[in-house]
Amino acid sequence: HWGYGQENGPDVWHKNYPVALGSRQSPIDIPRQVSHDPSLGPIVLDYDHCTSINISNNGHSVVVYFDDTDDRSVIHGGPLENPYRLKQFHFHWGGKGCDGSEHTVAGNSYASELHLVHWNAVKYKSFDHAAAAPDGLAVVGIFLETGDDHRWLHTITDAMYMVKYKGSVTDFKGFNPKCLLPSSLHYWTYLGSLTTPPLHESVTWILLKDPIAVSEKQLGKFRLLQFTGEEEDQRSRMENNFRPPQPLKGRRIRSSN
Ligand SMILES: NS(=O)(=O)c1ccc(O)c(NC(=O)NCCCCO)c1
Ligand SMILES: [Zn+2]
Repeated sequence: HWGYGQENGPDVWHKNYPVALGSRQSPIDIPRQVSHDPSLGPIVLDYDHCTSINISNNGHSVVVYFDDTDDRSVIHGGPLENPYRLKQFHFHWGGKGCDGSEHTVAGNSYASELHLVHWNAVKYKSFDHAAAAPDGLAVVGIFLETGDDHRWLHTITDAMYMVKYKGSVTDFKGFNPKCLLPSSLHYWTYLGSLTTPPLHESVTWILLKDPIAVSEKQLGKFRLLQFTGEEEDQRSRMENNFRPPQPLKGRRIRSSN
């Protein structure tokens, strides 16, 4: 099965997922100079009535799922032609003292990257259908840099003790990811893919320019998670679960104001 190790990591994913060598793969490096598109409006995150359900360890990351049976929490505006429903959010991070973001900015990595995953329920009847369509998903990427404690992240890191092993899940109600947003919603946007297998080229990426600060202590709690299940004998700390930047292949990256 795919993973982030020497034998099953990003460099060999193309063997089972040939789209890994495709023309709109993610993540990418964001160059210093990006074309500014004045026609790009602000991104709007309507999360006031969002309903978080649970938090789980899927063997690749820690994921918080939301009730997406109606339009109670959606993102719209910016490059999007429809509203997209919030389905889940998850993180990618590095090892102790090492950066672990997926996208990079002028060659620089951040400590971690948060992905807020949304799907186009106007055009597609399920997340899985949307995930296979070129305009099916919209993922908001937020960079995490080490600094002060993040005031609200402890609710997530405290719950991680309950989902240490792959396949574990526990209730996680009443969490609104709006508390994880940086002060500015200025963004870069481009057409890309899922950054893990199946690597579907179905994502409109919206990367917020400003990072949020989290403490090294809080990040350390992410690394208490395990890639492996409780019953597996070889223990493996969940860290460095990021794909490196992929070729741009002529794609245009646009910047909001
Ligand atoms: N990193 S991402 O581009 O935001 C991203 C957003 C939504 C996704 O669904 C995936 N990938 C995924 O679900 N892969 C199935 C195996 C995991 C559970 O075993 C990646
Ligand atoms: Zn992700």
